[in-house]
Amino acid sequence: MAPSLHPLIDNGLVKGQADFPGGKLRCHCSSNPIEITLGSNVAHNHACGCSKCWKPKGALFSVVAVIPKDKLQVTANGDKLKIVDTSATIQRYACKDCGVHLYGRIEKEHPFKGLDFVHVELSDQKGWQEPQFAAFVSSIIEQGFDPKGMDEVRSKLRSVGLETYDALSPPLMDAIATWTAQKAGVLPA
Ligand SMILES: N[C@@H](CCC(=O)N[C@@H](CSCO)C(=O)NCC(=O)O)C(=O)O
Ligand SMILES: [Zn+2]
Ligand SMILES: [Zn+2]
Repeated sequence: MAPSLHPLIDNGLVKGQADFPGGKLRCHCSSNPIEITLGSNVAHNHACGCSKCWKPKGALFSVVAVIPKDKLQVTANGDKLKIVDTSATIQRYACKDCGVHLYGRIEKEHPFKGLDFVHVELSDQKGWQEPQFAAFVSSIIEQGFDPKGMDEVRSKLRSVGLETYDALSPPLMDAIATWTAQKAGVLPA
């Protein structure tokens, strides 16, 4: 049986609504779940194969998107949040009881500072932007996936309409490179 890429991908993508106003995300705790309220839809939603993004049990990929940090509020049980790895660029806040990551925030100087990283599958509402591409696909090998299975994984991703990359998508990589060039003074700010 083919491995599960992610529950939001395995059976084809469900398109989101352009005018979706946002909603609530909750961790997996059956009592006192942490609740996050998002004040808009998300952007740049993508499958991510990296080792740091939270994945549901049995999935090879995470599905992770961004939202401006001023659109995100912790609205219940925030005392259960703890930072997974304080040395990472993205400070991922996880539930210390169930392990789910509620949001990731960048505090250091970075082109994506001001954007928070979130997982829309933690919401029971429909209409969130669907995944747009697959990032860090080769990184699943670093977590023990057999490299011989990569053609099948990339074919499956493409069959549901997700282009596959081994970094972020070209527009996001271009945005990072532009920021870096401006910092270095080799492009006008
Ligand atoms: N091969 C590494 C890649 C990790 C990585 O660079 N991940 C990206 C994408 S996360 C969401 O798109 C990243 O920006 N990481 C910064 C951070 O995680 O703090 C691996 O698999 O670990
Ligand atoms: Zn929890
Ligand atoms: Zn990732």
